[in-house]
Amino acid sequence: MTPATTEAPRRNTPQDPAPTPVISVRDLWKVFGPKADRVPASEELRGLTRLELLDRTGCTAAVRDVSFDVAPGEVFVVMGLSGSGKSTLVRCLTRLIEPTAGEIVFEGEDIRGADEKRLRELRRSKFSMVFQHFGLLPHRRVVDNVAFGLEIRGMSRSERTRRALEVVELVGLSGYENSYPDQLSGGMQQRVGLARALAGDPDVLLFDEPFSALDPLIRRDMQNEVVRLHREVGKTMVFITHDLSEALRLGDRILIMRDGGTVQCGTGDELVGAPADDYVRDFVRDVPRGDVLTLRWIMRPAEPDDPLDGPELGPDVVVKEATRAVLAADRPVKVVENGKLLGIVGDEEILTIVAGQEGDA
Ligand SMILES: Nc1ncnc2c1ncn2[C@@H]1O[C@H](COP(=O)(O)OP(=O)(O)OP(=O)(O)O)[C@@H](O)[C@H]1O
Repeated sequence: MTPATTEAPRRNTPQDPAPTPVISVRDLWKVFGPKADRVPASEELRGLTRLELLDRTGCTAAVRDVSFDVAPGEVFVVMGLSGSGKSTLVRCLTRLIEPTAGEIVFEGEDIRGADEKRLRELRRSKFSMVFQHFGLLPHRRVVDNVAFGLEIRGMSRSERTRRALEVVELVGLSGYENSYPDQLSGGMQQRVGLARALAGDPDVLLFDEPFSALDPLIRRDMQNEVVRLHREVGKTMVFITHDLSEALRLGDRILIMRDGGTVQCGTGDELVGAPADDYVRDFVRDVPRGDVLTLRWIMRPAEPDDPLDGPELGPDVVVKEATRAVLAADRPVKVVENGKLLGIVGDEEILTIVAGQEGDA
């Protein structure tokens, strides 16, 4: 599918208009194995598949030649099947895993050039990580678990307790401040993990499959929680998942990885509307298209005999949200941006998408 416009489809994401990225990654490689450095340096070895490379050199290219930018306030999702390189990629960002080649710039600073002391500072104050396994200290109450990072930073007891109570409330755990982790459900423990990550007021939150151990309903709750927190605190987030619906729910943009490389990076509607290859097409096949595609994807140019006195909607309205208005109007809906008519949408365009959805179900 191509968008019904010559311009690339765009949503009003936080990177609009493009500000300086918080994180900028260029040509990043992480190769595990003997003499790993030679792999990104050799045109020939770079071109091998993961299996061929392993065969020839004994090395695994966990991340191969990945580049992307994360904008301030963006939720950037890294998605892929098990073994595609997601965790390695995200750990390379803070050099928890040492990259083999490439560039990582964080707020203008070359991360690969940072010494150990600077890295510790950055990890303590600028980044926070939330893992699948919460890593809570069992003998500490919720409030003390949340305050733990602040204690390490040397914050006074009264100040860190005040801050911890603030974020405990923010993540919806008021009333449980004095509980111990084993008195809490999995979802609540993950809220403590979230609160702990937020306590230090980092610039970037990194999530490594934080909800994959939770049952589906709690998982959905936690996803909503992340959306709400993001709205309230506006932090830049990098979120790893292997679950497409989670990626679509949370991500402003999604990077799809396969065998260490990038298959496609784009907004949810770009992945669903214009999958880069069969791999992505397969991934998004069951996504209800009306939930993701926007009017920009389904509008058609106005013909001379089309009535142009119908209602107006913006191009970034999701089809599902426009369905009622389009079907109720006895004139095609005009898709208008900044006063300019981009196209029109009538019952037919809407029904094609909705019917397609029913066909897929
Ligand atoms: N320390 C290591 N030594 C050798 N190979 C490794 C190492 N860590 C990861 N790998 C390999 O790198 C590849 C990517 O692993 P990674 O854990 O980043 O993938 P992932 O997408 O996060 O997978 P999962 O969803 O299962 O966590 C895999 O083939 C893995 O076996």
